[in-house]
Amino acid sequence: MATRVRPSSKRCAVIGGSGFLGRHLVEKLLDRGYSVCVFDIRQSYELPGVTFHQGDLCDKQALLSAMKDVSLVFHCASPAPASDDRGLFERVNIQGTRTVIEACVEAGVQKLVLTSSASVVFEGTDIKNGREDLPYAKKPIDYYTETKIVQEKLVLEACDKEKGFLTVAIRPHGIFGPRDPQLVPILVDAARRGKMKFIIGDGTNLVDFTFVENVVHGHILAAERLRPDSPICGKSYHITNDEPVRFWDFMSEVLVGLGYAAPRYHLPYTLVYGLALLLWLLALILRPLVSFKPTFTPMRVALAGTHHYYSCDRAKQDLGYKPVVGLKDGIARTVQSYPHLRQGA
Ligand SMILES: NC(=O)C1=CN([C@@H]2O[C@H](COP(=O)(O)OP(=O)(O)OC[C@H]3O[C@@H](n4cnc5c(N)ncnc54)[C@H](OP(=O)(O)O)[C@@H]3O)[C@@H](O)[C@H]2O)C=CC1
Ligand SMILES: CC(C)CCC[C@@H](C)[C@H]1CC[C@H]2C3=C(CC[C@]12C)[C@@]1(C)CCC(=O)C[C@@H]1CC3
Repeated sequence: MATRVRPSSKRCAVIGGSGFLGRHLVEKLLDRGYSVCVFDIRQSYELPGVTFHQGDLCDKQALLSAMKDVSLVFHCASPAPASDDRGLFERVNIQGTRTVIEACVEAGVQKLVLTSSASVVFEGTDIKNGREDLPYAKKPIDYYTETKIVQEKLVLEACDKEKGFLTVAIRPHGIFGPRDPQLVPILVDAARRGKMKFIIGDGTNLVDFTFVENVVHGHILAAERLRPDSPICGKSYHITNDEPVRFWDFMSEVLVGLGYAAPRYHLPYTLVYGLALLLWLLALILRPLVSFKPTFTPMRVALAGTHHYYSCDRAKQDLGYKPVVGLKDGIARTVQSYPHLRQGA
């Protein structure tokens, strides 16, 4: 009788592996002796030991060919939050994730690790030391968050020990590090346009920022501990630097490190939030005629003016998680990696 060959536990696929987090994850997986298949809508680099499959994750046949002989899949693809495109978020994060799950099951993949987000519980008001049992946001602050919630539910509900298909979700917050296309570039762009003179609110709000290598570490721990008898099956885990910092101190340290002035003048939170909401509505109404993207979106203002930091206790207990790079070191390495974004460059 022909027996089905079990895929090697060291062969994995990274959906979204050309992106910021995905590429760091791929590099660490290679270091740890995995062979990696990247599935992404674009190919952004080449590395020995990595095979690339270019395609859309909504295309099941394309996914299936990337999942041949793969036992472990990381799903860290998403449209950028800044795109603010509801249709795109629904197609990729919801329909696409359904397709990813179907393809995994059909291909005989045993483990699926999703990159979710701590923002699935964020409604624009303070969260202090939030644990994973906080309810999902009832009024998500944007389409990105709305679809990340559905995505996480889909993946966790798909966990089925009987079928041998195990899932887990990692919820990072405010990822930063070399090659990040969002946080530092958006911040520097705002500074260059003279928009980073102001602190929104009193500037004392604490937030989690997470160095990318810590996020990668959390993903790999989760993948390697995901077994039918482990307590992590079908659960979500906050992964942060476990060092909440004042939002505006973090921004100032990055700005000053790159040669820009730190923000100094205070503006009331409600005023800026109201203006951001108005601008967002205006951009929506005028979209058929003119296209403009405000720097201060309601989401960014809420993130900049409220407390939102999360407990990693569950990850420490179940995954043995401990950040591998401290915040200060992470900021220094990040600043150093952006010579082209320095003042005057
Ligand atoms: N950055 C952060 O602070 C946080 C991020 N996350 C989550 O982490 C994950 C990774 O984020 P990050 O690395 O920052 O994002 P990136 O945009 O750098 O990476 C995502 C990758 O997915 C690709 N992609 C998008 N749509 C598709 C598609 N339909 N099919 C295949 N590939 C696609 C992107 O291509 P393209 O660039 O062409 O769109 C990109 O290469 C995401 O799930 C995000 O929600 C969670 C918390 C915080
Ligand atoms: C213009 C300034 C007020 C802010 C500049 C920095 C921001 C671009 C970033 C500060 C916090 C970041 C953040 C995310 C994106 C970039 C920031 C808004 C996420 C929305 C990315 C996706 C997530 O899942 C949650 C993140 C929270 C923090």
